[in-house]
Amino acid sequence: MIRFEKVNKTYPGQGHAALDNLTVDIEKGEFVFLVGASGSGKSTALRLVLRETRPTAGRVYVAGKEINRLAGWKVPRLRRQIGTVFQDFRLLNNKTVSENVGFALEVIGKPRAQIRKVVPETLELVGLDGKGDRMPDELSGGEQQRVAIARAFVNRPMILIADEPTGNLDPTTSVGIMNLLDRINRTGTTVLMATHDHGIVDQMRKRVIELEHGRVVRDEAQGVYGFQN
Ligand SMILES: Nc1ncnc2c1ncn2[C@@H]1O[C@H](COP(=O)(O)OP(=O)(O)OP(=O)(O)O)[C@@H](O)[C@H]1O
Repeated sequence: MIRFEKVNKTYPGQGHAALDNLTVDIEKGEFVFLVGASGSGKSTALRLVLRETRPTAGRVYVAGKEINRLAGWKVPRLRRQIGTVFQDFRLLNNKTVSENVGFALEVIGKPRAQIRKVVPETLELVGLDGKGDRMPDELSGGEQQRVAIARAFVNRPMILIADEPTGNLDPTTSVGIMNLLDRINRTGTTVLMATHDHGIVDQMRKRVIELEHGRVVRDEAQGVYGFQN
């Protein structure tokens, strides 16, 4: 589903590579944690999958396509197939919960009737039944992250990318969010999550890929966080 093949990424003006000869294969339906100290290249790897940045050398494949070679006009279609969740939620604060989730469908031209059906279904799935008319600032951090996950998943993407999704949440709330990501993963969505959260990684026992200076130093099937930072 996602393949990095001998990827090097060196940002302009940087003396060292952010990613250095990275080769990783992620199968459809896997749940993968990307760990490593600050600056080890996790976000760069995620941004390459979204084609928000491009490799200096090597290839990145998503669903069999080498995305560096995709025509520019096909990039939005690629991104529609990849849901994204971030530490800081990134909700539209002047829109209701339902509007935030529905907006993702509106911009890709889904019919209104379908949006009216799918949005409440997705809110129920993420545990926000009945909260569609609230504004984001009327919700707790954990609930706001659920809205962001609903928005990322409403289109049933093949991949979900999460960059520190529990970074702003307390441990108990984080467990709830992880249970939700696990549930989404069980529907067949491939999940790739960068994190500094020891507790979560140790508890989930999923595949763990550790980066150090842009290189893979560990790739374990049911790994733990495993290093101090
Ligand atoms: N836009 C950019 N321009 C120049 N250098 C960058 C840019 N983005 C990242 N870098 C550099 O690339 C390296 C990897 O950064 P990256 O953000 O991928 O690490 P990370 O593991 O996600 O870190 P963190 O855990 O702090 O988010 C770092 O040395 C960083 O300074």
